[in-house]
Amino acid sequence: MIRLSGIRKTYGKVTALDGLELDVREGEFFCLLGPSGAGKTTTLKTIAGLEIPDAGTVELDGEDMRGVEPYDRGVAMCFESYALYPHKSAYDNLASPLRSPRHRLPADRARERIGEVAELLGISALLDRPVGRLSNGQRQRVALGRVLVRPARAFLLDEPLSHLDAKLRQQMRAELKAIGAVRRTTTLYVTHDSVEALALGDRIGVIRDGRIVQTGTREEIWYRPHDTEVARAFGRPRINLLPGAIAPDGSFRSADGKVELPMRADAAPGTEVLVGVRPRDIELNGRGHELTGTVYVTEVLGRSVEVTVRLGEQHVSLVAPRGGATGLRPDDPVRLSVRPENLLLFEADRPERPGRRIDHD
Ligand SMILES: Nc1ncnc2c1ncn2[C@@H]1O[C@H](COP(=O)(O)OP(=O)(O)OP(=O)(O)O)[C@@H](O)[C@H]1O
Repeated sequence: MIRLSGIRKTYGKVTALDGLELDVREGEFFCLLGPSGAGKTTTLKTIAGLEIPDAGTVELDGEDMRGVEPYDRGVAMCFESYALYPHKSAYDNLASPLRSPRHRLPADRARERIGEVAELLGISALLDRPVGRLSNGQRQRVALGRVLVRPARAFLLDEPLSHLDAKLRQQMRAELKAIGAVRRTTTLYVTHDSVEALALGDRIGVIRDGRIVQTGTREEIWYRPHDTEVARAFGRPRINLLPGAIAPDGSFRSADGKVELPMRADAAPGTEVLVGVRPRDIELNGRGHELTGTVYVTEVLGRSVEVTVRLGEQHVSLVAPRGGATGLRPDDPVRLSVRPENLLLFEADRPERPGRRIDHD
């Protein structure tokens, strides 16, 4: 269990963490997702004891870590910029954590454990090679192996798959998840890739400007995003956000008056809002609210097609199965439909903060 409360950390004038609150449950695989500079690495370093916060507390398994040295915290951390011994073999790099007095294992147990981890990471055939002669992706796997090889109270992983190509990333994602499931060690996994967070996280924490904006399961984050920025962070193509206002009867009316969506918004008439709908939730000629527009552009994405449609002055994109969208040409009239349960409503974005989600029926 990892608990951070009210963590503040500044570097000169830069506030890296600004009252961060985080709870990672025992045995959980928790993904911390955020853009560059949001404070992800600083969060991990604070847990590991490599940075001392200006304020706030770090607890591991209910124990306050104030004054506890990194080595005594029992967490294993893998940095994005990994420190390996380039002249030593991959095997020796994996074995070195097991030679430290704290984690020393009998030689045959160590060999067994290294074998297991190497197999999981697909590096068994590389164990005799010096790390300096491995590819970036192979080195990254050795670095990850060094973390996983020793028993720890928690694993802290900082973008551990960032140097791998797309195919290997996908394969390793599945393996990492299997490792978590098998070993049940609390894991805090940092990434700026929302696909990775959705694929791996039992829960996801979205971090921005040194604070956690939202914590939830992938369903909670996807269906009830806290604000427009969280909604934009998940899903490609991105969520459509149409500007408009709440009409006197609580329905949505777009700014150009061309789109009306019946709903009962939990907001005063006249409130400026954005209505959100994900491209995969818009159908061509389906059931639900109907919208008419004209085709702007189409782009084939493998087995599906992304169709961008002009609706009044706005564009919306939708993803349709290839069969249903072949033959569409620019300027063709199209009828779209959206199910009311797939509509999200947000306050309009403001310069000081992204629009928050508003409930509606
Ligand atoms: N040692 C340091 N000295 C000065 N500023 C720092 C230091 N470490 C981090 N910062 C600043 O603190 C903020 C948060 O940095 P952090 O590395 O935690 O972000 P991040 O979310 O991990 O980003 P990235 O994905 O780019 O690694 C940034 O503005 C960064 O420039």
